[in-house]
Amino acid sequence: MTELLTAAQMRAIEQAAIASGEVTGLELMERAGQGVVEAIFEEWPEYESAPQSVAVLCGPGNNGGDGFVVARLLAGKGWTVKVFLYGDPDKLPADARTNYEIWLADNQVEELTERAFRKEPYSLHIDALFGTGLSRPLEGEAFNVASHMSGRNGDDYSDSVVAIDAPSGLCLDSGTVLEEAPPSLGHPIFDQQGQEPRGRKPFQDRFAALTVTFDSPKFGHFVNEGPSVCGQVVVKDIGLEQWRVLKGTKPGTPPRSLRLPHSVLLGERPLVKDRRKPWISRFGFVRCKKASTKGHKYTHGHALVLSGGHGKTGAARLAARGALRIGAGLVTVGAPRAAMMENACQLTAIMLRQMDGADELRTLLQDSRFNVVCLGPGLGLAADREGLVLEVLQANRATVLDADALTQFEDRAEALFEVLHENCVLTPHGGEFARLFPDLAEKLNAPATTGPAYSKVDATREAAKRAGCVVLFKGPDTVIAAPNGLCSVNSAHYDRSAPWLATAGSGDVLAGFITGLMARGLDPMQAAETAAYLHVECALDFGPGLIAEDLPEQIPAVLRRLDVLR
Ligand SMILES: NC(=O)C1=CN([C@@H]2O[C@H](COP(=O)(O)OP(=O)(O)OC[C@H]3O[C@@H](n4cnc5c(N)ncnc54)[C@H](OP(=O)(O)O)[C@@H]3O)[C@@H](O)[C@H]2O)[C@@H](O)CC1
Ligand SMILES: Nc1ncnc2c1ncn2[C@@H]1O[C@H](COP(=O)(O)OP(=O)(O)O)[C@@H](O)[C@H]1O
Ligand SMILES: [K+]
Repeated sequence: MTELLTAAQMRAIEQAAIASGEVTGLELMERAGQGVVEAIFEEWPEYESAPQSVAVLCGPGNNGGDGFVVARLLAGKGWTVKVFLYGDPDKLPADARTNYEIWLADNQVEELTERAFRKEPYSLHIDALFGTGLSRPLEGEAFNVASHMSGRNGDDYSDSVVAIDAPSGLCLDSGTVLEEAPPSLGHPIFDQQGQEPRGRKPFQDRFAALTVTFDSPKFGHFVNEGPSVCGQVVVKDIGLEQWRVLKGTKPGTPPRSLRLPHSVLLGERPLVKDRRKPWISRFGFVRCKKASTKGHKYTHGHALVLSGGHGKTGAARLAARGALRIGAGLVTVGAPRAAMMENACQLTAIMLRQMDGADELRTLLQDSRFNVVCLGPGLGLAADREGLVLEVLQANRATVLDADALTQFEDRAEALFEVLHENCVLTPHGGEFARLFPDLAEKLNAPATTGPAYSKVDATREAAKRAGCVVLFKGPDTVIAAPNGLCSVNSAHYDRSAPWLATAGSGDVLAGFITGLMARGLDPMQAAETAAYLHVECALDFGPGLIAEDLPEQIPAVLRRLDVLR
C-alpha cells in the first residue's frame, strides 16, 4: 500500500530534508525535473530518438521552477522548447528563479497569454503552472490557457499535456478543481433547480495525459475529480524517503502538528507481515506458507444478516452470500415470518431463522455464537425497524449498518450516534452520508473556491469521529476512516477502474464482505479496508457485465490469485 500525503505534509517533508543540510531545494527541483523527463520517455518511448516540440508553461512558484528544469533537460536532448511564464519573474522563489536565469542565459521566455500560446502547435505541453501551492482558482491568462487546452475552443490537448504534480487548478488535498466564487454568492444560495450556483472552472474533465508527482501520491490524485483530470499518475522518487512523515523520529522529522494519522491508498499488493493475524493484517494480505488445519466453522464466526419483509429479501441474501463466501464459518438470515418462504426457496448453505421484531431478535442474540450482525440492506423504513437497529447495537456485537439502517435515522442521527460503539462499521453511499451528516455533506458539496478545499477524506474522518466508529463512504473513491483518524482510500480509478461495479446490490455484497471478515475476527477498520479492496478486485476479475450476484462467486478466484489462504 502507498502512503497518501496532503500538500502540507509534502511541504513539511521537503522543508525537513532541506533543513537537515543533506539536500538543497535546488537539488530537489533538479530531481523533480529529471523525474518528469524520465516519465515522458517512459510514456512516449518513441520520442527518445525523435526530438519533438514542446511548450512549457511555468507558473510563479516552484512548480514553475520544475518547468524550467524540464525545459532545459529537453532542450539538451535536441527538443525545440518554447517557455511561457505566468507571473512576475522578479517574484519567483529563489530556486525557481535560479532555474529561470539558467534558462534565460541561452534562451527566451515569453509571457503566457492564450494568444501567444496558440500561435504554434507543439507535440507536448508541460503544465508547470501550479502544484501543491495552489491557493485559489485559476484566473486571467492561466485560466484562459488551461481552458483552451482542455478543449474550450474545440481543440482537445488532453493527449499531449504532462502535468507536473497536478493539472493546474486541481487542489491536491481534495481532488477538487477550484472554481471562482459563484456569481450569486451573497444572494440566494440555491438556484431555481435547487442547485448551488457554480463558478467557472478551467476544466471539468480529462485534462492531462500524464501527471507526474514526487515522492508520494497526494489525496487529490485519487478522490473526487482528481482521477478524471490527471490522466494517469506516475510517482517519481526524489530521495525524500528518510524524511517522510510518520517514519519515526529521524532528525528533521516534521513537527508533530503536521503529522496526520496514517493515510494509505489501498490497491497494491500489500506487504507487511503480522504474525498475530496470519490471514490478513492491517496492512493487507499476508502470504501464508501453510494453511492452518486447526479451525472449524465456529472458529470462523457466525454472522447474522437481517432480511427485509416479503418482496424485499434479495439485498439481505446478497449480503449473506458475500459474508459466507469471504469466510464466515456460518451465516444465518433472520427473516420476518412473511418473508420466510421467499428466503427458504433461495437459501441452501445459509441458514434461516424466523425473527419477528425486536423481542425475538433479542432472544436470538442470546446465542453468543452470533458474533457479528449486518442490517440495513432491504430492511425497510417502517417504524419498528429502528427498534431492530437499537436492539442489535445494545447487544454489543460487531455490527455492520448499511442502507435503510442508516436512512432510518435521517434527521435524528444523534439518536444513532449515542448507541453506536467502536465495533461498528457504517457503509453509507453519498445520499446516506448526507442523511446522517448533513452539515459535512453540505461542506463537501459547496463550491470549492480556496485551497486546500474540504475533501471526502476530511468529511469521512469527521464522520467517523462523530459516530465513534468506522465509516466507509462509498463511491469509485471509497474512503474509510476510523475515529482515531486512520484513513484509507480504496480507489477504483486508473488501472483499477471498474465502473461496472455501480450495479444494483453491489453495496449489499460489500456490507456482507465486511460482515464476513468481522466474523473471522478482523477489527472494523481491517475488515472495511479489506472488504473494499476485495470488492473491487472481484469486479476487475469478472469484468463488464457483472451483476451483484457475481461478486461473492468471484471471491474464491480472487483469494486464490492473491494467495490468501482461508
Ligand atoms: N514539495 C517538494 O518536495 C518539492 C516540490 N517541488 C515543486 O514545487 C511545487 C510547489 O511549489 P510552491 O509551493 O512554490 O507552489 P506552486 O504550486 O508553484 O504555486 C505557488 C505560487 O502560486 C501562487 N498562486 C497559487 N494559486 C494561484 C492562482 N490561482 N493564481 C495565481 N497565483 C497563484 C502562490 O501565490 P500566493 O498563494 O502566495 O498568493 C505562489 O506564488 C510542487 O508542486 C512541485 O512541483 C519540486 O520542485 C521539488 C520537491
Ligand atoms: N464508478 C464506480 N466505480 C467503482 N465502484 C463503484 C462506482 N460507483 C459505485 N461503486 C461502488 O458500488 C457500490 C454501490 O453501492 P450502493 O450505492 O450501496 O448500491 P446498492 O444499494 O445498489 O448496493 C459501492 O461499493 C461503491 O463503492
Ligand atoms: K502543474
